Amino acid sequence: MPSRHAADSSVTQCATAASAPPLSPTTNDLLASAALSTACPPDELAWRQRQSASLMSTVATAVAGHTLNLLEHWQACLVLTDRDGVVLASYGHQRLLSSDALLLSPGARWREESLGHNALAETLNAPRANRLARVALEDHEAPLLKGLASASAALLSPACWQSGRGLTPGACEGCLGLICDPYRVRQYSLGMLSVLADDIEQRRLSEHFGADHHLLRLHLNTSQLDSPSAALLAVTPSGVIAAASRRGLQLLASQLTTGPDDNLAKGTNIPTRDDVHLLLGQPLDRWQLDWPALTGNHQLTLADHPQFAGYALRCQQPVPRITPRAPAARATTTSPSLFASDSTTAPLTASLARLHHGDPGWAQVCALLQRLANARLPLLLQGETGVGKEEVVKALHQASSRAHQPLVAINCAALPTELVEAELFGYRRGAFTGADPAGREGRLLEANGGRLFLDEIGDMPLHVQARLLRVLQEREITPLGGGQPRRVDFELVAATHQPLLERVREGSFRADLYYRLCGATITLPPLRERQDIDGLSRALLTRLCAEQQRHTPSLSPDILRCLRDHDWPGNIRELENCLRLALALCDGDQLDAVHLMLHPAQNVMNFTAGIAASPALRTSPVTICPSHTDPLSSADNDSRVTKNSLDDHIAALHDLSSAQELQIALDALGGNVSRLARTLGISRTTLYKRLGTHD
Ligand SMILES: Nc1ncnc2c1ncn2[C@@H]1O[C@H](COP(=O)(O)OP(=O)(O)OP(=O)(O)O)[C@@H](O)[C@H]1O
Repeated sequence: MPSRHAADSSVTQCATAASAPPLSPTTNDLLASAALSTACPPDELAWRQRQSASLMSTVATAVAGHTLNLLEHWQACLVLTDRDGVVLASYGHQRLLSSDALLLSPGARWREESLGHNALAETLNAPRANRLARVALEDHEAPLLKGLASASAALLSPACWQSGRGLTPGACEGCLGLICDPYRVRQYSLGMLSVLADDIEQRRLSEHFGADHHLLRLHLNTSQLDSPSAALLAVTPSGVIAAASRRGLQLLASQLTTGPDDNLAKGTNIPTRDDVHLLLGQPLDRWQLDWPALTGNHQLTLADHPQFAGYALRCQQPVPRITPRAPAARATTTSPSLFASDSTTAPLTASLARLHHGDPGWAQVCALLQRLANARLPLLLQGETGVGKEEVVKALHQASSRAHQPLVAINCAALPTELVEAELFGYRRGAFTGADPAGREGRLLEANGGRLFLDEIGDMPLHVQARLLRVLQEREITPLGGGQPRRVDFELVAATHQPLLERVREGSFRADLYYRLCGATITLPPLRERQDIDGLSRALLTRLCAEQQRHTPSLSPDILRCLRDHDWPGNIRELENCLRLALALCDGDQLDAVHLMLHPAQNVMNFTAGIAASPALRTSPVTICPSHTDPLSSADNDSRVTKNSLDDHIAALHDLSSAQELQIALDALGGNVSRLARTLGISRTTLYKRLGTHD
């Protein structure tokens, strides 16, 4: 039977070496092969990660920053499992992650039947009784865990009460496990996990209730009101306690004059279901807290209160959640928790305001970017090609305090593989044959003091990922060929159109780098899901006409309807090209539907599939010509632009070998480099080279 930790009755110190039966080699072998054979198959893992997506997002936000630094310093690794003990995500020290990848990677199972005795299994068996657990190195049964200690903390969802629905007791949502060298970490591991679990549980409560409840924080120390050790209560507008964090429940229980038993009143345990009935769904005046007086105050000290004397109290009004627009078939995945803020009211700086044309989803993105502009948090932008990731980075940079420092953009897909390290990290003279004799500073160093934008990060080769990770961890760059490391300080934004988490699962993108990059992840909505196509088109048109120094024509209702109806596989880039072409075809004061040459995505696919299928066409000359049908003279054109197929506008295929013609083909595909590369059967890098763009 586990013995109780002295400082906290909910802490479990597991059996010692003396009491643990020695394992025979056969048992060890069995456990090792069990760990191998029971790892979750990819489909099941993807399903589990979807089920726990919101928990994963909260944990990733809580872990980013200080905890990651601590893990690196301790050379420890943190895993998040679901309630069945399957690892959903891991964070932390690279050495552990690579050498013990089997156990620490998403999909590994930590229940006792898979991995033998360990702290996570201990907690998951009885999450309330063993909220915190620790297992010493000698007590691990799995050979893969020999030499390492494990510690764990249960993540409990808040118990809550809802009018008409009664009480939902808090359930175990998952478990945090710390795997470490016991001589480095020792007693700190449980303290760190306990604080982190409190922090995550508080965040979960705020996410669930902050939109329509008042959030009340209580602490004896005013400066700790925002810390994980504060008691947090969610209160309905009429003053009834709807939910409480673990510490909140303990505080309520300890100050209740009648009710829960002595054990609970001491505030040492997690209240049982029966106890929680006495605490939640109760009006605050049961604790002699005058609700109307509290709501009018932002923060106060309860100096003479009979039960909470000396407590500081802060009351936060409900903050309506900015819910991303109803997801269409291809929904965006921006974490709702990131939007659960008062970002709606923050005024936008000019650079961000310029990107906003009236779409509610985009308004949320801008508001969030405004908040994060100076948050010193690595940002990961996800979104289809052409949705405006690069534009967003430029606007973010201008909105930040580093606006006058360099913004260095690197397209990871366009770097030649053999030169990528030299390009990024620089080299000393004579580092390799053909190098500049004077040596060269890398692009990363150019970003010093400013912001580094790594576009198409999903295309970064694995060996470069390892090197980049080291730079991000140590904030030092050592050029190829050796030499003095140089310190660097830059803000980091990465972007990709690829589902990066899937790449992590496949093993082609490093999990540790992924978590370094995604301090916050923002998914930009595709154009077809935006409601501001009219405003965006007008803004693009104004810009194009200014560039061409010509009068800006108006947009007829017909053309606007067509623009709204189109699917926009190439997103804003495609819209821009389409308007550019319409302008070229229009001499009057109004752009009309007849000036459009839109192509349904299906036809573009057909065209490109045709090229791919025909080896002759890959090598024979290709020219993309204007349509046979002059849109200006077509009397029966009914303005339904989707009738036009790309084939109508491509008279002959000649040669895709010249950069100019490749560019035309690329424009016809809405700038979708991946699709054109796939079509031609060449890599993106080769395509970029042939296009003549190396950055
Ligand atoms: N909000 C906006 N307002 C006006 N133009 C925009 C906006 N966002 C993007 N654009 C234009 O759309 C085009 C594509 O934008 P951008 O290059 O930022 O997309 P991207 O998502 O980075 O594409 P890729 O993934 O292919 O690199 C650019 O020409 C840009 O000027």
